[in-house]
Amino acid sequence: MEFLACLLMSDKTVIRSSNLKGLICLSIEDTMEASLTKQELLKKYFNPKDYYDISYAKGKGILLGEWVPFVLKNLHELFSSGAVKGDTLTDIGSGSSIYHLVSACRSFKNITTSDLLEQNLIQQKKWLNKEPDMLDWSEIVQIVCDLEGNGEKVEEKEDKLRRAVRDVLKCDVLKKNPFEPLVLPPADCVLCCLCLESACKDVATYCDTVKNLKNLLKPGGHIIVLGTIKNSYYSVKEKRIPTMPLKEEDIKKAYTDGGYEILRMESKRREDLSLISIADFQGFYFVLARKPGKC
Ligand SMILES: C[S@@+](CC[C@H](N)C(=O)[O-])C[C@H]1O[C@@H](n2cnc3c(N)ncnc32)[C@H](O)[C@@H]1O
Repeated sequence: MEFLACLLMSDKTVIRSSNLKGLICLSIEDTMEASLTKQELLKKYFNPKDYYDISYAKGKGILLGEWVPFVLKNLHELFSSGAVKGDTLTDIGSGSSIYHLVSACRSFKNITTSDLLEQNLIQQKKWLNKEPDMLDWSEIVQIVCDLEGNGEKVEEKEDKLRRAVRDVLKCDVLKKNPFEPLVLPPADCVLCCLCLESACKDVATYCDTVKNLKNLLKPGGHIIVLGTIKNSYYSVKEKRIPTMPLKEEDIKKAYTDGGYEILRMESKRREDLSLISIADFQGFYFVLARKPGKC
């Protein structure tokens, strides 16, 4: 007969068995880990430098092969077309990254970056202040300079972006007012890259969050969201951070039901599955949508 045995063998080890044939050993630490919320896990394990090393570091970041070109191409085409422009852009869940803002600083002179984690805000500020231990984004900035093709140098481009970023703020995208206690003036554009699947626990939360982000936009303002499809984890060093596996069919519904007009949607299947143990996404998506009303 099946029964659950849970024996405390020492102050360090718990042995659990769902039947007597197989025993699973869990340390007290493992058991405590399992009870951490997603935000507690992020706070504990999201080291900005480790995330950068595994994802974007020169010559080895796993996102350099397909994700980065997908993001840079879509954002370059969008911003250089002049279809999305204005004064203010709010970037949600920036992490310690700036690669996704390089094209945007042509169209927006007033950019706010934000994140849940203090350690990411600190790392963002290091890059903005050109501190010696800042992260090196020059290889990716060079790609944007090449796409724009106007001879601008990497250093000039980086300085232009530094001048455009006016604020680096703490935010929790899951809150009704993500910037509480601050109330930000509505922006012309909200950008969100690889954050919503990390923040939201399920599709319903994703839909509610997308809808709520309308409050950060002016009427007629644009939201641009780029993320991963069917991604259940990504790794920061040896730790797996859980994410919400979003299906392609959920995306359109989220923005339509959220009260936006979808202007463009793109998706792309992941081709290189060799590093699936680091992050198991199956593809990427890009959504451009507009909040109804006149600017
Ligand atoms: C996979 S990283 C992406 C970082 C960056 N946007 C990029 O494209 O490299 C996910 C980011 O979402 C942030 N995040 C997770 N939950 C959040 C929340 N509730 N509110 C705001 N940011 C959150 C994390 O701190 C982390 O920086």
